[in-house]
Parts: sequence; structure tokens; C-alpha cells
Amino acid sequence: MSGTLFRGQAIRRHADVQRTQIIHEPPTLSGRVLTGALRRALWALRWGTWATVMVLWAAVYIPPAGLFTVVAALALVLGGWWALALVSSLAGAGVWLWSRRWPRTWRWVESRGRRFWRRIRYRFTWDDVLAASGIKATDAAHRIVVPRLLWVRLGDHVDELSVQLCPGITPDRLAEQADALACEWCALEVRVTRHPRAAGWVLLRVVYTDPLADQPADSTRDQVDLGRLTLGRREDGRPWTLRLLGRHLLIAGSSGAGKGSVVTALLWALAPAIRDGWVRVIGIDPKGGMEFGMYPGLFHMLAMDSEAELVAALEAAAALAAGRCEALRGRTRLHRPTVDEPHYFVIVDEVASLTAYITDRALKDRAKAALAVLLTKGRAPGFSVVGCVQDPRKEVLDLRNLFTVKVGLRLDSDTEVAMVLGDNAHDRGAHCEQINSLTPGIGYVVDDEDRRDPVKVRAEYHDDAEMSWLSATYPSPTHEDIPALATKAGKRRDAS
Ligand SMILES: Nc1ncnc2c1ncn2[C@@H]1O[C@H](COP(=O)(O)OP(=O)(O)OP(=O)(O)O)[C@@H](O)[C@H]1O
Repeated sequence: MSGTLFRGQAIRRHADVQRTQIIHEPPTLSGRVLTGALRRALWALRWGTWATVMVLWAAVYIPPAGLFTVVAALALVLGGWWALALVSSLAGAGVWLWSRRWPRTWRWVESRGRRFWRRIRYRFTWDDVLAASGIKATDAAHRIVVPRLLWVRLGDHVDELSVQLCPGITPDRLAEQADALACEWCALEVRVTRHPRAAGWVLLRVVYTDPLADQPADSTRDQVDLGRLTLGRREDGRPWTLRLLGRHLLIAGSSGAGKGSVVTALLWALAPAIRDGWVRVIGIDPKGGMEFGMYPGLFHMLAMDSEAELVAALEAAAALAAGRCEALRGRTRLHRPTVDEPHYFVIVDEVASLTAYITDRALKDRAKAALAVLLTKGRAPGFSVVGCVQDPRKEVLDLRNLFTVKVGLRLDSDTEVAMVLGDNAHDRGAHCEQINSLTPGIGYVVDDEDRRDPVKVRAEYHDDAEMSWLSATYPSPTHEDIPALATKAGKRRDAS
């Protein structure tokens, strides 16, 4: 007696069910002949229909294959096997010539062919692959049940499979067998993440090629759109773009994870706007200029010499933001940058140096207060804070929830991932602790304002020579000295 299956798919070769039927309901001789004939007819009908649909689908999906199928069928009908052999040989020669003379278009045909093959492979080997990998359960009716493959979304580099779990199989159980699935599908990696829309479903990301393994090509663009800054490449091969108008960006990663490369990619993307004067950058480099000192021309204000100077620059930025907030009150909700009223980026190379490691307690509190003003008040009047942090522990950076976009580069543990990117980011696929130390600049982006899963990206890399060139070619037209640090009594003390 078999019940209805609501979740998962029963496996094709359900030996237990067949054995149970044979033991309990031995068929009569006539019944056996009839059942055998009927079964064969149904089998032929099923596979015949499947083959026809596949051929038609392949013909539409890969047009040259469709053309070949039609011509080959006509040759077979009109001229017999010799004609078919001739057409096949000509097609083979044509393919050889095409792949050599026009490799670009041929690569397109090849990629369509590969995708088509992958889709078929997922669909028709799904239950065998899952059962062989041990991702199966047995239900009360003795059926072997595996998770159901719902949709397949094919990409050039990564395929996404939406999978409905069956009772007894958890996302963790699937994740444990991710390596087995990757081996079976000849993929680089299989990642299991929770489905964004449905509980009880998961997404399997099957990664075939890793475009992030190569460094993205350099690109200077003359148009700058703060709503769409291109900083590198995504795992699916598309450009990684960020909206930073009215937003703050947190970049977290262990030492050498590539935080600097995200900052330089951002400056690279902003360069034309910096040169034209409608974007100004305030740089705060607690490493004494080891980072920003390589390209000082890009900064409107650059603090790097002493703790007092760092705090003074931060306070100056906070005062500007508060002043502009007041000026814009009642006029607009979101400031639009112009040369007269530019957008400010306040880039802090190591936030913890200001909020935790400063030895002077009063300075530390002032730095925290200024940062809090920038983060809470700065968004609407055109101030974006970009903060880098190496150690994401709570006591180091209390303000991290005020950053709306977060990039988690290589981190030490899934606990750190949760601290930087949010509690469920790891479950949704942000496995920063698994990023290889040989591939700096790779990370996961979480945007609090859109509800999509973390996206794996790699920032463009620009070395010191390129950044010096950028600084000389796209210098900021304005440079301002750091104001003296105001003392408690209202007097000013020399920031240096
Ligand atoms: N996107 C990238 N592509 C290729 N190489 C990179 C990339 N980002 C960084 N690197 C390499 O890794 C090195 C370390 O990167 P970077 O200085 O940006 O790390 P970091 O996280 O800022 O480290 P620290 O916190 O120690 O300053 C760089 O010198 C560079 O060689």
C-alpha cells in the first residue's frame, strides 16, 4: 500500500516496492502476459515521446544542430544511408572549419551544447546520483525517496538548481555530500544554500568555471554613476556593481584578504568624478600612510600622521555632514551631488584603530561619536562611509549594523561571518572562512536593502604603480588641510 508522496521524488528503480508486490500479489499467467505487453508499450511510448521532445528542443536550443538534424533526416529518407554518411562528413568538415575560422561564434554554439547536455544530465541522472551519494530516505511505503529537482537555471559559469527537500533530508545532509555531487557532475564546487523564497527548499550552486580565479581586467570608465559603481566581477561572470549613493560600505577580512583592493577598485571607479570635483574623498589611514600615502592626489583631505589628526579629520567630516543635513532639511530627502555640493566618501582604512586601539580614551570616544554621526546622519546629505575592519569582534566595532552594504572577504570562522554579514548569511551561502588565502580580493557581498542571497565577487586589483598613475591623472581639484582638533574648552589644539 503506497501513500501519496507530497515532498521529494520517489526513485525510479524502487526495488523494494516491486519485491513487495511480487511477494504479495503473484499475477496469473494471462495477467502476466498482458501486463508485460502493456508495460512494453507504455515504455516505448514514454521513451519515444521523450526522444522526440529532446530532438526538437535541441534543434531549437542549438540552431546549427537543428539544421543538421533536418538535413540529415532528409538525406536519410531521400538518399539512404550513403547520403546520411555524406551529409555527416560534410557537417564534420564544416564544424572543423567553423571552429578555426570563427572561434567566437563557434564558442557560443559549444556553450549552448554544453548547457543543453548539463540540463539533460541533471534531469535524467538526478535520482541515481543522489541515491548513490547517500542523499535518500525510505518512507513508510518502503519507497526510496530523494529530494525533488524543481528548476534548473543554467549559467556560463554557475548553474543554480532549486531543490525541494524530502522528509529526513536536511540542508546540512546535502551540504555534507556536496563534494560527491561535485565529483559526479565534474564541477569545481557545489554549494548548498537556503532558498530565498521557500522553506524546505534549497539552492544548489554548481560551479563549473571560476571567473574569479583570474584577475579582472583594468578599466577606467569616464561615466561615474554612484548608483552603479563597477568594482570587479561576480561569480557568474557578470560585473560586480555597487550602489553607494546614500549608503555606507563595510569591508571585513583577515590580514591580506584584499580589503585594500576593494578600496582601490572603488577609487578607480570614482576617479573621473573625483577629477571633475563632484565627488570628494576624505582618507583616514591609521597605518601612517602605508595605504593612502601611495595615491594622495585622489584625496580632498588625508589624515595619516597622528591619532589626533585622524580624529580631527573624522570630526571635520561629521561636522560637514551635520551642517549639510541642517541646510537640506525640508528641501530634499536624498542629496544629489554637484560640483558645488559634492558627495563625500569618508574612507577609514582600519576602523578598529579609531574605535578600539586608540590609547587616549577621550580621543577614542570622540572618534566613535564622529563615526556614529557620519553613519546615522550622513546618508541623506551625501556622505558615504567606507570602513575596513580586520577583526570583526563586537567590542571592536559596535557600529557595524549601521553599514548598509557589507563585504566579507576571507575570514577565520563562520562566527566571524555572522558578525560581519548577519546571522543567517552563512546559511545563505557566504562561506568566507572557506576562501583560499591564495585568492585575495574574493568575498561575499550582502546588501541589507535588497533581500538577495550573498553574492560571491572579486574586486579588481590595481597595484601601486597603477594607483600612482591614477592619482596623477585624476587628481582631486580641491585639497584641504586637516583642521586643528577642537579641545573640550572650545579652543583648538594642533592636530599634528
Ligand atoms: N583583487 C585582488 N586580486 C589579486 N591580488 C590581490 C587582490 N587583492 C589583493 N591582492 C594581493 O594581496 C595582497 C594583500 O592585499 P591587501 O593589502 O589589499 O590586503 P588587506 O586585507 O588590505 O591586508 P592588510 O589588512 O594586512 O592591509 C596585495 O598586495 C596583492 O598582492
